[in-house]
Amino acid sequence: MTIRIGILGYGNLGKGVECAVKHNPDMELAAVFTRRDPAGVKILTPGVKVLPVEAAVGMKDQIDVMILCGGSATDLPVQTPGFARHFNVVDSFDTHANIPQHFEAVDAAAGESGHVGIISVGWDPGMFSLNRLLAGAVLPEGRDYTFWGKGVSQGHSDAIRRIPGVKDARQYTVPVDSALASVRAGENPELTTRQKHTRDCYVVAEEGADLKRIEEEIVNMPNYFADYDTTVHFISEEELQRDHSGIPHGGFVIRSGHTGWDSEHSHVIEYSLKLDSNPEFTASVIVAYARAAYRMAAEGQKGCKTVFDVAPAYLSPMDGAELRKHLL
Ligand SMILES: NC(=O)C1=CN([C@@H]2O[C@H](COP(=O)(O)OP(=O)(O)OC[C@H]3O[C@@H](n4cnc5c(N)ncnc54)[C@H](OP(=O)(O)O)[C@@H]3O)[C@@H](O)[C@H]2O)C=CC1
Ligand SMILES: N[C@@H](C[C@H]1CC(C(=O)O)=NO1)C(=O)O
Repeated sequence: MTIRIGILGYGNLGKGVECAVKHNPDMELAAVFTRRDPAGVKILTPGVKVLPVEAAVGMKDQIDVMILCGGSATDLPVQTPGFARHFNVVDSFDTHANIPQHFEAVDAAAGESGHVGIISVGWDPGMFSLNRLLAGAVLPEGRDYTFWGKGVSQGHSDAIRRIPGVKDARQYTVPVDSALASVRAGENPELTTRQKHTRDCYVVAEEGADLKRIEEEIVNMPNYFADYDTTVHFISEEELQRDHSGIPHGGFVIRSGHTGWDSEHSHVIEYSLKLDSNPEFTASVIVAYARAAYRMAAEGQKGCKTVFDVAPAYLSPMDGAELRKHLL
């Protein structure tokens, strides 16, 4: 059975999903939907239509899973619950503080419509979340740390682009060397958010925009920048394209813990990612969870799920018998 995928929102992540579908033989791209004029949105998959977002519901019988590729700052809080009323959906919602309320909104919509909505899929939240859960369950007596970068956070870059007067932006997340060194030395330090990372923003402003206002909106932005030491550089469009065109990223989750009657034995669990393309990797994770959403819905499941609720077997294109050959 071929899983028919819809893409809603065609930015970095939407382009990544288009590419990821191509790498999954059990899937096909049914359509791409955009809020912009479709004539101005060029995709790479021959024979697939780009349609206005208003046309999506009319195609609900032709799409098994709609993948929502909008921005977490302002798009997904509206789009994911809205489209969960009509489709099985997957999103990458990553405004960490607001995930519980996003879950509730999607659960109400998907539960009522009988669809599956898997939210906050990607690498953080997503793969890193799973690894923090597993490490914490296995080593209850311990402490874990998450470090990102140096790399381009799509969520933070998107949040800056939503500020009036901003034409384009890239945000680099930079781990603080001394914090990294202390964790790696096994010192188990207590670190605040501000002590772990700094944020470096490169912004192309619209002609005549109030740069001071833009800088203040960035550095004071709750959930994204307010808890970090943040630097803002205003540059030209040419400089951005020349010096900041890539979207690499990565990071790691590390947990050190103890076992033994006197906690005499130490253990370290580490999971790391090195990503040439943050959007393409994130899209690859999302597409695997689209397979899970399709299968879970086919079993009659409904409502909102996170990566914690999805058994790993749902992600694989292999069936149970084939999968069991790969336990080792
Ligand atoms: N969980 C995780 O690990 C990760 C999560 N993410 C999340 O993915 C979200 C999307 O990131 P990303 O794809 O980089 O964001 P983009 O800014 O590239 O795209 C967001 C939306 O903006 C619109 N858009 C795109 N390009 C343009 C343009 N040139 N002019 C006007 N509108 C445009 C598109 O909607 P439309 O086509 O309708 O106009 C698109 O869906 C992030 O906000 C982040 O939260 C990202 C990486 C990892
Ligand atoms: N959600 C992030 C993925 C990781 C990277 C990150 C950060 O640099 O702050 N936090 O989580 C993204 O949008 O790229």
